[in-house]
Amino acid sequence: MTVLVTGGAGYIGAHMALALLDAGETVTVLDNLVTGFDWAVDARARFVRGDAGDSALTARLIADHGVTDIIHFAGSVVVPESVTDPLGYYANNTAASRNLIEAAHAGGVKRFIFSSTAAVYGMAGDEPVREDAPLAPLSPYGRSKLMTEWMLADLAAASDLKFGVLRYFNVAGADPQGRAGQSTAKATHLIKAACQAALGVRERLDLFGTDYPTRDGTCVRDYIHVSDLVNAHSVVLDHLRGGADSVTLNCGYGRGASVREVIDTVKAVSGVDFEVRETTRRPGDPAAIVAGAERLKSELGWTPHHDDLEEIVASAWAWEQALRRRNA
Ligand SMILES: NC(=O)c1ccc[n+]([C@@H]2O[C@H](COP(=O)([O-])OP(=O)(O)OC[C@H]3O[C@@H](n4cnc5c(N)ncnc54)[C@H](O)[C@@H]3O)[C@@H](O)[C@H]2O)c1
Ligand SMILES: O=c1ccn([C@@H]2O[C@H](COP(=O)(O)OP(=O)(O)O[C@H]3O[C@H](CO)[C@H](O)[C@H](O)[C@H]3O)[C@@H](O)[C@H]2O)c(=O)[nH]1
Repeated sequence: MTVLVTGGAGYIGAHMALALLDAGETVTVLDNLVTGFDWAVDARARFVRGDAGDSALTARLIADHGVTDIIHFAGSVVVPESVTDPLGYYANNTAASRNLIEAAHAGGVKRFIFSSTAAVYGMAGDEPVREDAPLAPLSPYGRSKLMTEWMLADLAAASDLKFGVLRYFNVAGADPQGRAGQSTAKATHLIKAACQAALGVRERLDLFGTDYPTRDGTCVRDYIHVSDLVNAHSVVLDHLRGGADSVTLNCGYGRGASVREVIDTVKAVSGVDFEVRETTRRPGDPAAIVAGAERLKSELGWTPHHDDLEEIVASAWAWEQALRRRNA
């Protein structure tokens, strides 16, 4: 039994590969290194450099490596970029996924876990968003992911493939043992950007919008520690291996932090009072989005272990410092 982890040289995929290897699984990582790094792939995994949308390659891998399960992280992840390059996002997130799903089906793969996103929901209200909320993505990124959700659901209805669709909220933090973290040079994510500002890697942090209808005027997000997120995948994999039905689940903690709260936490953890420039809203940002995350806990028994903003930030800060030493 081999688990194929696509995008396993990237931020979340590298953490997933570590968790699977730690649990004694056999892992093959497939990544084309557009945003990932070969050094991020643990030596215990088999690494194949290539494209997840390359049907001939994935068919060969599935057969030769005895792939029984696929966890599909490979994709393009920057929401504003999807607005300027929609076809690129439909190619890499939708068309490439279609090819991979087809190869999985043809190759007899039994389980397919897919990285989806809170962006499938669009504008949320004040309440936590449950999985049965209306799906109305605001960006090509969200739509490119939602179409892949639909492909999986349609194929599962017509075959014995089981899927786990996990809709991530805001993923942050790094491996508590310091073995992995977010390494993308031009990352746009708040916690990473704030850590870079604290370290002097970027001049300052821009705060996008202070006039939102939230408790302090800045956007509220549900930040989930990458290790808890990865554990959710392991729980879903066990669930599907046990013969249970396909699932679509939110991954978050069910409570939010504002941008100001995050900035204050990064300043407190790092001890650096970096410059924050308050600027206009970033197009497409919902004021608040928090996961209704009960199903993952109550139906699958997932228990978060790092549900603490300070711990998330501290692990991200430790990784950012290690990254600077690596790049020095
Ligand atoms: N980071 C978040 O907050 C977040 C939130 C919601 C969903 N997601 C989803 O999680 C997944 C992983 O995101 P991440 O933050 O680790 O991003 P990342 O950019 O660090 O990782 C993506 C990896 O996939 C690889 N890749 C991209 N296209 C590929 C292709 N066609 N073939 C093979 N490899 C390819 C990249 O080289 C990279 O290593 C993505 O699908 C993303 O949409 C992330
Ligand atoms: O330098 C920055 C970066 C971010 N922000 C703010 O911080 C909040 C969080 O922004 P991120 O870019 O960290 O995260 P998003 O909420 O935009 O995006 C997250 O949710 C999206 C779906 O809504 C996608 O799934 C995406 O991959 C995921 O990181 C937003 O209000 C944003 O405006 C800043 O003020 N300054």
